[in-house]
Amino acid sequence: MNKKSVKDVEVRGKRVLVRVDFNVPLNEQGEITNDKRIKASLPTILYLVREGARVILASHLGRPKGQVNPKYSLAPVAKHLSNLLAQEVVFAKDCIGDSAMEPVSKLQDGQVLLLENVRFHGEEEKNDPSFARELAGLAELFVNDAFGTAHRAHASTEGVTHYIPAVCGLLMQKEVEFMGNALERPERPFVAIIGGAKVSDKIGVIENLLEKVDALIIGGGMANTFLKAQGYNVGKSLLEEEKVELAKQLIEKAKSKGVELELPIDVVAATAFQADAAHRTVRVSEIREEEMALDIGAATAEKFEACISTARTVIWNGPMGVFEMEAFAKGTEKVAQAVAACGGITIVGGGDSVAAVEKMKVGERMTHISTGGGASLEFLEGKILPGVAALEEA
Ligand SMILES: Nc1ncnc2c1ncn2[C@@H]1O[C@H](COP(=O)(O)OP(=O)(O)O)[C@@H](O)[C@H]1O
Ligand SMILES: O=C(OP(=O)(O)O)[C@H](O)COP(=O)(O)O
Repeated sequence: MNKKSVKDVEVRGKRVLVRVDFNVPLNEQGEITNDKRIKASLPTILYLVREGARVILASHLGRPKGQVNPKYSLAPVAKHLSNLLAQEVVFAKDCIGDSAMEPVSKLQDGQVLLLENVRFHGEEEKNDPSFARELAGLAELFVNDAFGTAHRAHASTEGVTHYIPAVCGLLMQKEVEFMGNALERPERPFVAIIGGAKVSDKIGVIENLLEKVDALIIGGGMANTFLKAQGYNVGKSLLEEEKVELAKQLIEKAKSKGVELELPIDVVAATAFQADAAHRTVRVSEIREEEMALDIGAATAEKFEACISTARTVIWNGPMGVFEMEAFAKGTEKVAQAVAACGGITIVGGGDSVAAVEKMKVGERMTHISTGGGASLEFLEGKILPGVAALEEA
């Protein structure tokens, strides 16, 4: 990546505003149920602490729509981070004004402070310049480490870069390098696996990937629209009727580009969208009117596994079936195992795909698991992420 990183600038004794993505899931009691995103930001925070910077962390949590809402307070995150760092994390009750300025002015070299949720101010998502200037006014340097929010042009991701020097953090650098290298300089064969529920969500991704990959595997609910485009009856399966024409065009595009397009040849068909629904594995030509395809079948999984086993680079986004239900999790499980075993560079993005990989306990065997769902999709679509674009060139 040709952006300056936190390691390219002097940070000792400086107040450094670090945008992190601490948008973590909380339960009813306000406890953090998955701290992966917090842990992923530790390399940058620890680097700054060790280098003697005064670290001011900013993040959003949830979508409080510009209102102060205790449900979305970052206070529990400050406590958790303090445990992870084994040092005090000062919590500021607001991200601007005296409640922020005062504790920031007291920070010593190597100390860490977390500002309250930036989305408690409507100006954040509007990328309001005076709000951005106030935030920037807290610090002398800006570090963006929030890959998960890099697709948003908000005050704390883009606006602040107009007022103080702005560089990328170590997580941001890692995310962009892994995915950028895979897309631009892949070791071949390069195989992309796209699944999940909706074609419409991932059209841009498929179109962009068809320009780059050697093989494209399509599974999950979105495969039904392609099966329909191939002339099969998909019964009551999830289908985007208005995208069937587009699916036909994508099948043609794959042909003309010489990309091997792998679609299901059999599916697990059920009579209801339920964990205990009666189900059977059938060829795609045999799906009955009253059935819905909820997973890829064993023959398809085998075909997908064979394709994945040859890959030197794999990008995976979206599960192969309704993996949340045991009866329809096998396809995703087999694909996860095949990706983990392929021996190439393997990159997983997307909230549900990451959840699936964790559920299958193969996360450790992947080269890179992205912390961004929406951000990684936009990256794979070939879009410029505003939070990255705004950072200084190296
Ligand atoms: N055949 C299917 N029919 C209906 N839903 C499906 C099917 N296959 C997968 N899904 C659902 O797709 C959802 C994930 O889709 P998506 O949000 O696109 O993935 P990701 O978060 O990885 O990008 C899961 O909740 C899964 O149950
Ligand atoms: O969790 C996030 O996105 P993701 O669920 O797409 O990974 C990011 O923190 C961005 O949050 P937003 O989609 O409310 O802007």
